[in-house]
Amino acid sequence: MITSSQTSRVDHELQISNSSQCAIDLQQVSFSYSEQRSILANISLRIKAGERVGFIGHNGCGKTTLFRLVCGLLPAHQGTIHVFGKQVQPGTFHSEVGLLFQDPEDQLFSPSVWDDIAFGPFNLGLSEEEVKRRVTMALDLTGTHALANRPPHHLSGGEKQMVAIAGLLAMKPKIVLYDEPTASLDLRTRRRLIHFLQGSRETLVIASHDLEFLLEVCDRVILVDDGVVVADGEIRQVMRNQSLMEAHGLEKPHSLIPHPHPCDAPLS
Ligand SMILES: Nc1ncnc2c1ncn2[C@@H]1O[C@H](COP(=O)(O)OP(=O)(O)OP(=O)(O)O)[C@@H](O)[C@H]1O
Repeated sequence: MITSSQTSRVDHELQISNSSQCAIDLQQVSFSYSEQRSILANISLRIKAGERVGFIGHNGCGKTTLFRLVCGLLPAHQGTIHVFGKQVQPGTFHSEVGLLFQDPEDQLFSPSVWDDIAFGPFNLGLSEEEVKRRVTMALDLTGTHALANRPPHHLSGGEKQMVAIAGLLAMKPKIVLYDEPTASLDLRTRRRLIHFLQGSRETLVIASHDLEFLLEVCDRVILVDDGVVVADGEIRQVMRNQSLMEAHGLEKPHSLIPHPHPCDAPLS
């Protein structure tokens, strides 16, 4: 039986294969925080508009660093980065790209959730009416209406995460970089985020150690180790490769391990 989520996945894959627009283009990008240790070395990759890409690798392999480079928060020491054909200038705000920080605390600072979500659109110089429309849309999409008047610092970790996502969506970025989006979510909120991302039309890059989550949302995965891309391909094909996953400090996801049907067990 074909489910509606499988149908929308096929539609989405067709849409991507027909798209020729490049959303993110990294050519020979290198970066290090100090002379002693290189974090990213000669990374080249292209992500098409509308793709949903998982970004995986062990702790400290450079996922967040790469996100900061794409947003222009850090300067590449070598190489070029383009988003939708425009070269990323470090220190300049690029409204096409939104980054969900690993720690939502880094993103929330206003007296109320409403003000926090409105902060970005106001700074884009939008009219009061448009800001109101965007905040309402972001609250709807993330299911956070009930939190609108609460101070962000009184929220639980998962609530903060959803409000931080709402703040990002209110900016309507064409590319969204999610850094560990499920880290503090309970199962119901994680499921809501999966449904939301499955229906999303933006270009998504998601760094996560939650491989089952990535399997549900992404079509492609990029595996990084020692500052280089060691695998880039269809997500199931890459993650099914147990020796590859283990060689880079990861495990094959449980859902990709074939489980014998109980009826196949030999009769004793
Ligand atoms: N500001 C900084 N100064 C010096 N070193 C840093 C800085 N930020 C990160 N690093 C180091 O760079 C390396 C890459 O860090 P990064 O946060 O990009 O990894 P990550 O893949 O996102 O890790 P995780 O999966 O744990 O979130 C790590 O060894 C980290 O300690």
